[in-house]
Amino acid sequence: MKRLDTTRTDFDTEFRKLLAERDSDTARVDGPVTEILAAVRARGDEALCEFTNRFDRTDVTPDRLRITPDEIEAACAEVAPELLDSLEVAASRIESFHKAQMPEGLRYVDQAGVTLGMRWTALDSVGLYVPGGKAAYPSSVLMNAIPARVAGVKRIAMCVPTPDGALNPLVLAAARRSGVSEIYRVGGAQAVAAMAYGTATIAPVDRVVGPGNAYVAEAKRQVFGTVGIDSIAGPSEVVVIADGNNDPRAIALDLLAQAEHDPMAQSILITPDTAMAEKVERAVATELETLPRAEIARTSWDAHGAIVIVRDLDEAADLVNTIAPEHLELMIDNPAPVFERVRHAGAIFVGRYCPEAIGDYVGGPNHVLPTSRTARFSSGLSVFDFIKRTTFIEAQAESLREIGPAAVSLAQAEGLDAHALSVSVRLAALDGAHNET
Ligand SMILES: NC(=O)c1ccc[n+]([C@@H]2O[C@H](COP(=O)([O-])OP(=O)(O)OC[C@H]3O[C@@H](n4cnc5c(N)ncnc54)[C@H](O)[C@@H]3O)[C@@H](O)[C@H]2O)c1
Ligand SMILES: N[C@H](CO)Cc1c[nH]c[nH+]1
Ligand SMILES: [Zn+2]
Repeated sequence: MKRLDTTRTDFDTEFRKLLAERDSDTARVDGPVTEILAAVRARGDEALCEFTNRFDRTDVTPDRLRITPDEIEAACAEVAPELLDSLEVAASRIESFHKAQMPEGLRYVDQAGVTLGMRWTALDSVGLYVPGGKAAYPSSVLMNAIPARVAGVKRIAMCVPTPDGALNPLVLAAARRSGVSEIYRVGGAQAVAAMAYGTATIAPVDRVVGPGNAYVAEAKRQVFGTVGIDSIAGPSEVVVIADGNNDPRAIALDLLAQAEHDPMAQSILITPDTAMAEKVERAVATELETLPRAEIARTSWDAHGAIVIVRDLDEAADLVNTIAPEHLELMIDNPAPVFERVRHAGAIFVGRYCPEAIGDYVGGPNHVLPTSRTARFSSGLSVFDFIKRTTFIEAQAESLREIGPAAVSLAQAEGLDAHALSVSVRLAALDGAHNET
């Protein structure tokens, strides 16, 4: 963990180093990912099974890639009813929020009498990546699948790794709750390749979405163009802005909640209060004594964690805009001014009673969010990842007469004669018809 202080002369260098070191760690996997993608593209199911068996310690053959309806039913029957109730709380809140996002189309007639519009249509097919290497993520099934369903996508395929061959019952229950039944027991870059390029067993999709580790994130980056993707939702991150009025243990746990996801996760505390910084640092050390996933969390905290002392909260907000973190927590007395000043963050959690974990499960907004500073230009998963726009123009004779001549001039200026003529022949026909009457 790095201790930084904005009043020190070496702050800028150290701060840049903090971000760059982590970026280079996550980028290191590009070579292996390229090889995996090429192998699956060339050899289909055979390569898909080879990588799956190597990385997930399984014994999968092409005929067993797809999880059967019986396996889904049997797994769902194992889930405790109270857990199904919690799943339902999460699912219905996620569903309501995403239904509220669905946009209206656009249609109006302008002053030239031209009808202009834009309509939304759902994608035909999407591939959902649900992570599952170091932990199972039933919540990510809901976050991926519910927006796709709400948007009206017809075919939803899902890939999830099954380390050591173990199916996670709650993952399958979440899939059933979301209406997803085409599920494959594969993960990592090879799963992304299969969904993007297709294999004999897995038909290709139009867009691959969902979070995952550095291999999954890099694979999505590399298949972009062959298919659409959502954002680069890689190893988790949080920035917590905290003042002196917090329970240091609560803040420490917020930092460790992201650190426990992945050794490549990043947790940063920004505070103007030196005493709070010291208390949180001690609390992190104490919690790491007992957390079951301490090994992962400690690696993440030691390698990528930081505590930054700032002069004031304006400076904290400006640092957040440089980091553009996946998650931002505002654990401060008066969050409104910082909330307004922050422009780059995947999701913001406002107030001491709104820890990030609420957003992971039951808040309603999506927890599949951009990482590695891509929140500067991209957003979390939403219904907009499953629909697309088509614009339309409808013009009758009088409208063509009004706006057509300008098109003819511009086409001639571009040296595109067929363009110009396609308009002018119609204008001439209209003139002819007009002269005849
Ligand atoms: N940004 C978000 O919105 C968001 C949301 C949820 C989870 N996450 C992140 O998802 C990730 C889940 O990671 P995970 O590892 O538990 O599951 P995962 O499913 O993302 O990755 C597991 C797969 O990684 C591949 N893999 C592992 N080691 C490999 C190697 N050496 N070479 C090639 N491939 C290898 C394997 O194929 C394995 O099946 C975490 O980083 C977590 O922070 C992000
Ligand atoms: N914090 C993760 C997003 O980075 C999402 C998640 C799922 N389960 C728990 N957490
Ligand atoms: Zn989380």
